Order: sequence, then structure tokens, then C-alpha cells
Amino acid sequence: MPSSVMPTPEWGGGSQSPAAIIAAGLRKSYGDKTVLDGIDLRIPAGSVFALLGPNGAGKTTAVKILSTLITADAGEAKVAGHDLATDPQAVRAAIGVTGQFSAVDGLITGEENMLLMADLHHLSRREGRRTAAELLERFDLTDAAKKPAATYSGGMKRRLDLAMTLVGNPRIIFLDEPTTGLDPRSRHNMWQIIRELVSDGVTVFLTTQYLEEADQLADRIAVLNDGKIAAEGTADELKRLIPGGHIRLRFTDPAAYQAARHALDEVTPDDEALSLQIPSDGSQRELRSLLDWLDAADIEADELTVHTPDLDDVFFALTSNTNIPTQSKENAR
Ligand SMILES: Nc1ncnc2c1ncn2[C@@H]1O[C@H](COP(=O)(O)OP(=O)(O)OP(=O)(O)O)[C@@H](O)[C@H]1O
Repeated sequence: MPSSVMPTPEWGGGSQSPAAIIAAGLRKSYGDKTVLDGIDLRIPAGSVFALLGPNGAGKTTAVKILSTLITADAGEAKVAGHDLATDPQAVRAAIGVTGQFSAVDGLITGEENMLLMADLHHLSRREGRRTAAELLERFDLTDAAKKPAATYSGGMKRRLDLAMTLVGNPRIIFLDEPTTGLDPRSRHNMWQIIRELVSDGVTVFLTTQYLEEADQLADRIAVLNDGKIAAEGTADELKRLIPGGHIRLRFTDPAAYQAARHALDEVTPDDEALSLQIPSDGSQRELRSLLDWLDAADIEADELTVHTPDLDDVFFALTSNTNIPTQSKENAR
């Protein structure tokens, strides 16, 4: 990998906070299918970064590259200050990975899985037992510790997987879709666990298909689409990227609907639902002027709702192939 591709902000350098993960121009293809088409990342230490994308967008591929499981075709990256290409061993020692390629062995108990992990990390027998017991307790698995992991629920398996990852005390953790398939309670439970890790100073690289998860957990979010990062920013920055705020008026009286439809500029009508969508920032001033106008025209809407863009709107705008507002580098970072 040519070193000239690397952007200037280095590990610990410059005025920015140190980067836990930094990548430039990562590419990966399988046959003639390009999965990653030039990915640049800079993830400050101690933050949560979410890579958001639909099925098959390349999220797992990105995690596998950054965690040294596979190599990129081009580009370069440093993880915990170590170069992926020249020092993968040091990268491996600094990170933990959990997710779709789980390390949990279903045939042995939760405790045995933990002890195996402790062995792999060369902990003494005593230290291994202590660490395993502590982590099992922390992840609410003490009662199930002596049962085969195959009997665990989805949420318990995810917790065991994460507990096993923490045996090595990694400072950077990759969580590949940590809550896919979990019920809402287990999902919230996992979010809490992730927040606790972050408060201990761990850097989290998360992939998810769930906008709410990214919104809840991540300091910064990148939306992956067609192998490229379509947008990157805080949840608020992403929401501001797309227009989408509107007021919706719904009528039951077709005559009132038609009157309003013809009198208002810039409306998107829905003749079947008898509703009108008017672009708006949702401010009090805009609402008041619309209501005044309706009163003056003697038109009564049966329902008025204000819609401000949420991450769903952003996701759909960026990952469908219509209406893609491409984000310039200047406002992206
Ligand atoms: N070993 C492989 N050989 C061939 N194609 C692959 C291989 N691994 C992944 N792909 C393809 O690369 C694309 C991206 O896969 P990846 O698993 O990274 O997506 P993802 O965003 O993690 O999706 P999901 O949410 O479904 O896990 C998919 O089209 C997948 O079929």
C-alpha cells in the first residue's frame, strides 16, 4: 500500500484528538463486484462511530478489513496507531471484534467459553477465573454460566460474545450489528452495555441497519451506499442535509381539500388521502402564517401535523437512487 495515500492527521498528531482508526481509500472487490469503492475514515479515540447501511452495503467487509480478518485490495489504514498492512499482529492485540462471526462455542458452557478466551490471552489460571467471573457477573450471565451456550437466548449469546471480547481488555471494539434480531428489551440492554464501555474510554466501531441505534449511540455516523460513504456527520448534521420538513394538512371534505390545493403554492397533493404536504421548517412563524391563511380563506383542515426530517428520511434519501443529495467534502467533515 503506498504511504502517500494517507491523509495528514496521524495517530496522536496535530490539534485534533488522537485517531483510534484512520483509513484512506479502502477498496475491496469480489470478482467483478466492487464492495468498497474508496472509503476514508477518521474515528477519534473514545468515540462511537456508526457505519450505517442497507443489507449488502459492505459494512461487514469494512469491519473484516479493519480487524485484519481480510485484506483490502487498495488503500491503507491504521488502527490504534498500527498499520494494518505492516503490523496486523499489533492491531489484533489492541482490538476486540464481536458480531456476525461470533466466537461463542455452543457446545461448551458460558464459563468455559470465557476461560478458553482467558487462556488465549495467556492469563494465569487464577486471573482467568477472576476475569471470567467478573465479566459474567457484569453481563448478567452468572446464573447461566454452567449451561451450554447453545441453550442461551439471542440476547445472552450476544452478551457472552461481548464478554469474551472484553477478556483481552481491548481499547477499540468492533461491533458488527450487535442488536440485529434482538427483542426491544435486549436491544436496550445492549445499548446500555455499549454506553458503559464508552464511558470507560473504549472506542466503538459499530455497524447497524437501525437508524435509531445509530442515533442513540453514535457520536458520528457514516452512511454507506454503493461501496461509498454517501454522507458522514453527527445525527443532527445528517438530518440537516436533506430537506424533508413539512406540514401535512388532511381533509375529510373534498371541496375544502380542492380549495386549499388550488390556493396554496408549492404543495404536494395526495388526492386519495385528501392531504396536502407543504414544505416547512416547522417553526412557529411558518405554522402561524399557514393557520392565518387557512382562517382568512375560510378553509378548515381536519388534521395538521408537523414533520421534521429524521434519520429515516436521511437514510432513504441517501440509499435510494433517487433524490440523492451528494454531500460535499466541505460540509461533510
Ligand atoms: N467472501 C465473499 N465472496 C463474494 N462476495 C462476498 C463475500 N463477502 C461478501 N460478499 C458480498 O459483498 C457485499 C457486501 O457484503 P457485506 O457482508 O459486507 O455487507 P453488509 O453491509 O455487512 O450486509 P448485511 O447487513 O447483509 O450483513 C454483498 O453483496 C456480499 O454478497
